[in-house]
Amino acid sequence: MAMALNSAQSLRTVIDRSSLPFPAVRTFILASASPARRKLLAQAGITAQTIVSGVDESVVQAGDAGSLAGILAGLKARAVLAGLSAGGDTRAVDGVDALVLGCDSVLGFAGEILGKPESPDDATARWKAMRGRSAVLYTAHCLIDGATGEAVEETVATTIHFAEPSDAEIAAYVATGEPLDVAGSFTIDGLGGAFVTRLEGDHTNVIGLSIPTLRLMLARLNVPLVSLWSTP
Ligand SMILES: Nc1nc2c(ncn2[C@H]2C[C@H](O)[C@@H](COP(=O)(O)OP(=O)(O)OP(=O)(O)O)O2)c(=O)[nH]1
Repeated sequence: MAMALNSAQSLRTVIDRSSLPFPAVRTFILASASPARRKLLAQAGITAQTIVSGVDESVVQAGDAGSLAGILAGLKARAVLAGLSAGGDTRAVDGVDALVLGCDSVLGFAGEILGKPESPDDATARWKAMRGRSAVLYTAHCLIDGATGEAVEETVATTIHFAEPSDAEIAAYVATGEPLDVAGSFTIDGLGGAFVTRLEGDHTNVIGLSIPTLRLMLARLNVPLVSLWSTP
């Protein structure tokens, strides 16, 4: 018999989870201070606990943007897991070993590796160089199963095509402060979206965490993404 869904209920809340062939919901830890990543996980149905890794990104070097992001994502995830282990127990509050995800995003543009801008002047100079051109945003992901120590790593690239904002538009955008806190000095889901004409690839990857890729990484750890959907 089909159950009538009232407007407040989503399909998920009426499914009896015990009837699903999924393992118990695992605790999911996001090893990132990024509010954008946390929001992406929430929108994907995953209620993550946040533990900021504290990794000093400035001391890490690499030959290209994708490699740098990969090294940093791994350092962040492993630093958080080590912290949990150091506490004597990788179990999170519900007594189940946690899944830990570290991410890092950098922009590859004209042969340069660009993270967050150093200053408003840096953000301005970057925009004047990027406008009318394209760049590649790399987000690396390192997902570790705290129960087994098994790690899965993936780096995803999305090409961004920029519009041609005027000097006045760039000045107004930098003055908002938004470009100062994000890799590449732009967002696609905030004010910066006005200056991005086209993307080639996964848009969540640009924001900071590729949700379709996370689903495939979880599957490699035998954790169906849908098993993490939190019921309200
Ligand atoms: N909302 C939004 N945020 C973006 C976008 N592009 C990049 N970001 C943010 C996501 C990350 O918070 C930040 C990239 O810097 P990182 O990968 O180093 O992460 P963050 O320093 O924020 O935190 P973490 O190092 O992981 O603790 O830029 C975008 O299009 N939209």
